[in-house]
Amino acid sequence: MEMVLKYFSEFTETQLRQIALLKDLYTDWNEKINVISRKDIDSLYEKHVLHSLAIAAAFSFDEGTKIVDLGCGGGFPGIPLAIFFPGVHFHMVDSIAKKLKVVEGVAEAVGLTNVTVQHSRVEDIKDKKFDYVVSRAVAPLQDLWRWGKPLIQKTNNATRSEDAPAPGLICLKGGDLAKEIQESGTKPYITAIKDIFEEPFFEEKYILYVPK
Ligand SMILES: C[S@@+](CC[C@H](N)C(=O)[O-])C[C@H]1O[C@@H](n2cnc3c(N)ncnc32)[C@H](O)[C@@H]1O
Repeated sequence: MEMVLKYFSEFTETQLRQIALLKDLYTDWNEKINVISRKDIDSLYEKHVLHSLAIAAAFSFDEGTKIVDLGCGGGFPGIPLAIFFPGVHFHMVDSIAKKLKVVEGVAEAVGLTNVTVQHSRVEDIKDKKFDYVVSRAVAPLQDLWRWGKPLIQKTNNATRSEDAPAPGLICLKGGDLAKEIQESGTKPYITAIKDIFEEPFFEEKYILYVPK
């Protein structure tokens, strides 16, 4: 928890309470439904919460924005981002129903009203559009872009604040990405998370942003 507060200092009382609750909630849920590697639960705030919030450190979203988290698993990056951006809606999608029980359980317990869930393969969603797609550890960039691009709606640039990025895909990835980027046929903007957070865990971690 301190690690999160080291980088983000403007949380409200509600947000602080919500973040503090995550440890016990994920510890309990993870015993019933495995959504986080057991050895990682002690580093929940670094490897999952802070990692997810790298997106909040790099991007700002307007109130009322709609975001879909593709392959959200137990809720990353969407749950920490939904706490950070209470005025933004997060639609959490996963093909494994039981993982969404964890997302719903955590969202309800911390009192998030800006989170919905959908049990589906992302490529089967045909009836919804979003401003942004976020994703972590789900599929190669080529697949994320193929699935995500049709879900991103065109928005009026004039109504978007200057700080908000153009609609697009924002994903968290690690390691050597050269081949994956080349195969994707996209030209993502890349942010090295080690330039945001100093912990060694973020050494080879990146945020990739592909505007539509
Ligand atoms: C390694 S887990 C990552 C979960 C979460 N994003 C995280 O970082 O903790 C990958 C997740 O993507 C989901 N997934 C993979 N392909 C999918 C698809 N085509 N549609 C929906 N979910 C998918 C899996 O069910 C799994 O929960």
